[in-house]
Amino acid sequence: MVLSPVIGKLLHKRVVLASASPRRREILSQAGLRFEVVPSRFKEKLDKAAFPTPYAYAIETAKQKALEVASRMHQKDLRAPDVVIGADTIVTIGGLILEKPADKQDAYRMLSRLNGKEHSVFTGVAIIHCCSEDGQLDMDVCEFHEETMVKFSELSEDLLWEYIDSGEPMDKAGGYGIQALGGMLVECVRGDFLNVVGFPLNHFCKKLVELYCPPRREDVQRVKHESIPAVDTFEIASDAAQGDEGCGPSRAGVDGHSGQAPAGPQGPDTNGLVENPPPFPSDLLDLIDGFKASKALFTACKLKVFDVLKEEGPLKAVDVARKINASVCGTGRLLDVCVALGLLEKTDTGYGNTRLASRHLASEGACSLHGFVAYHDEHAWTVFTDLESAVRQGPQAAAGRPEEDPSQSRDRRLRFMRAMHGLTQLTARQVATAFDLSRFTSACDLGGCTGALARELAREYPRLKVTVFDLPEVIEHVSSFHPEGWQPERLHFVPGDFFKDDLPDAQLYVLSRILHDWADDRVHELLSRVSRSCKPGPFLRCSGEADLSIDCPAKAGLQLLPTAGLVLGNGDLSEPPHRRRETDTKGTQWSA
Ligand SMILES: O=c1[nH]cc([C@@H]2O[C@H](COP(=O)(O)OP(=O)(O)OP(=O)(O)O)[C@@H](O)[C@H]2O)c(=O)[nH]1
Repeated sequence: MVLSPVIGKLLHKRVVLASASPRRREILSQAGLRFEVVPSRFKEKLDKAAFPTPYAYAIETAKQKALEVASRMHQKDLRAPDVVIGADTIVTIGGLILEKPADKQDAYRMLSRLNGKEHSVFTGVAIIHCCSEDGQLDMDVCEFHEETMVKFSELSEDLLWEYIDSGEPMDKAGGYGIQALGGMLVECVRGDFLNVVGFPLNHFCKKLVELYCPPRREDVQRVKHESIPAVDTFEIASDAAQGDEGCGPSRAGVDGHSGQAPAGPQGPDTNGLVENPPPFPSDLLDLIDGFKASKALFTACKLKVFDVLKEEGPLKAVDVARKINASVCGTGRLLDVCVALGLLEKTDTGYGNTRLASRHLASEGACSLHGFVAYHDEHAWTVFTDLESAVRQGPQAAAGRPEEDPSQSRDRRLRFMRAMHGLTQLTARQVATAFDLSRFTSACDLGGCTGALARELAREYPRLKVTVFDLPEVIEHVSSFHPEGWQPERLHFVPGDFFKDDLPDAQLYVLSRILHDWADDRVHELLSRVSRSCKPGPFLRCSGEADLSIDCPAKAGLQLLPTAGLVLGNGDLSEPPHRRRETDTKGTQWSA
């Protein structure tokens, strides 16, 4: 989840976290921010005595950390990121600043000082907006700090040493980690907990509001005076503007916005009041740009970037380029886009897959969606390019109708099978367990492709025999999707065309991702055939043929849940209450 419009404002920017702290990284990624991690090489050795307050020291250190990364990246790539975030956490007690302990004795000194007392934890944060033009780097710094009070219990020497021996204190400010074992030392906390852990997320989000979401016109209360210039006073979601360091109102924000509402295109209005521009349409811009993200993902998949990195990552762009046989510059850019999309991670050692990418975007593996991605790239992309003619001429005339696709050619068919197999492997268990089908003994998966759903049904219901019914040219390739010698129990494949051939007998028919692809008259025809073939189930409620009108609820259900399977049976499908279930006039139950 992304807390739009706050964190979402940074989604299309190249954001870098200039920190080696795993805690900061976790806090920010859990908030939905997409960023690269480039740890700062700035040596934390500023003269503490030179600062008027402890937090001024933390802010300056945070700033120096971020500036070092921004200028290093600019020198290296001649392309600085858009935003660099630096942070520094310190503990203060009795006028002393405590940072990370140098060794166990140092940790002991720190923890003994904190024992039984209340102390302050400050995190200074710097958000740097970079802009490189003609080889010059311009940086605009926004900085703030947050304070949290933490009180330690009275702790015994033994406990302190036990804690120190756990090793936890060594990379933590003040020598403890409140989020882990160190939490046992703490009696109470006043203020932002995450600030103690290393990053004041709440204050950070308020800062983003201030920077990226200028107040709307209706939030601005105008004050007019005869003799002095008009003044805009406003309250925005953030109350953080008060008393903060850095972010002056005239400071330029990103997207050409200033932190304060700038004059509108018309300039001052006739009353001398400054016109606010309309809200920045960032969600709309995201929609306009969305196709680029899909295409970048498709391209990285096609070039096997995720396979290469799964096997050999982390790798530098130049090595990935060699392995995928592409240009270094193009590969570097594609990799950076994948980082921004949350598919890759970038560290000092190079690019690596995120867990998501290794699981779903590499071509091998039980959860791979590689085939599904390829199908979208090669087929759906083209079909959607033709959306305008589909709208003009009606969907029946559009390209990509099931009659033409995917069985036109062997390659296309295999591609389609790979796509469906990947997706079904991922969803089969949920579909199979969405209803309690344990009372049934026979089922037929119409258009069941490689049998991925049928296999799960047979596995889940030990009394159920499942028949997969699909075109002969599909059945012919099924074995290539399963391990050699695969002979599942209670599962068999029958070749045939569900519009022409007799349907296998069953108490239950499964139509998964079928109906949505056909015109109403064809759906009517197919459901009528199913209704005629359907054997009485164990809890027979109806006799005779269902009245399969075009607006049968089953079809409506599928339109609502296009990826779900449709199960038709003349018996009692006792599904969980939240599932859709409707009964037609003759008692046949339609559940999607
Ligand atoms: O309760 C906790 N208190 C503090 C921490 C962690 O302590 C460090 C603070 O060190 P610093 O701000 O200098 O950051 P570094 O880890 O050195 O990384 P940089 O590369 O950003 O300098 C920080 O990691 C906190 O998360 C804690 O975990 N719990």
